[in-house]
Amino acid sequence: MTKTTLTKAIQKRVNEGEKAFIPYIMGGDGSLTEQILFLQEAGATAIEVGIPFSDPVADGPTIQRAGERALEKGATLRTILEELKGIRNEVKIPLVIMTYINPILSYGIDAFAQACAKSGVYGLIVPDVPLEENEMLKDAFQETDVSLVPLVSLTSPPDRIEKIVAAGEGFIYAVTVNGITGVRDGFDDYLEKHLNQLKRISSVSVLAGFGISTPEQVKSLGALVDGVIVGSAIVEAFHQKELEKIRELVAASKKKVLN
Ligand SMILES: O=P(O)(O)OC[C@@H](O)[C@@H](O)c1c[nH]c2ccccc12
Repeated sequence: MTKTTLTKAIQKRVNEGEKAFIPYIMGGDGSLTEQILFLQEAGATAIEVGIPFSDPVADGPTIQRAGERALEKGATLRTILEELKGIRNEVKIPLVIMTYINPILSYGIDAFAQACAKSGVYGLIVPDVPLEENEMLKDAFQETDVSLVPLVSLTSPPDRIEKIVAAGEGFIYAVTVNGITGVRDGFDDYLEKHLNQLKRISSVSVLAGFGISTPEQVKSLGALVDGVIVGSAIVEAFHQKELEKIRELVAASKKKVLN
């Protein structure tokens, strides 16, 4: 099956002269339904929904704390998928699940693929499954419209980057920093060249994520690629109930602000 929904949603936004904006939220840290509907209304292109996990190796402190709160409230992959299924008809933008591989394995890969297809999920990011071990996910998701979105790190050697990008679906998640998620002041000088290179070789859109937390960074990083992913700043703003901050971040990806 050609995986199109996620690709098209991003492409549509880019064709309108805007940048794609994908906020990350932690499923079960506050009301998932309310957060999704708020972000949709604010103008998000798609939403990355994180599944809380006990050993989140790539998560920085903000996302880790959000995960702990969600786990305390009893959120699991199962409860989150159920909730997404329940709001499926209200959600008009694609959802992307970001989870470590363990919760998928305990759910059962095939059952998970079916549940995603029924719950408005059009993309999947699994940070702890390297390209070489991706076959099992590929098989399970083959007949679905769920894109397997790859992460490309700053330090991957060029031949590896080429392989990851060639296998990429939906969009390429270009990680902008070395290390874990979280707010950063600045970016490496090398980043611009790295992003240009990814844009050159990728047939799907390239989005930059990690360390982006201000409207200025949304604009400056967005200008180099097709869009941005913002996690910690969104998670923290929902936690602090600073909804205006979230609106400003989304608005920074829009044309009116870019001009
Ligand atoms: O929080 P940041 O620095 O804005 O980065 C996005 C990130 O949180 C989100 O995409 C994410 C959360 N956990 C992850 C684990 C791996 C890759 C990506 C993620």
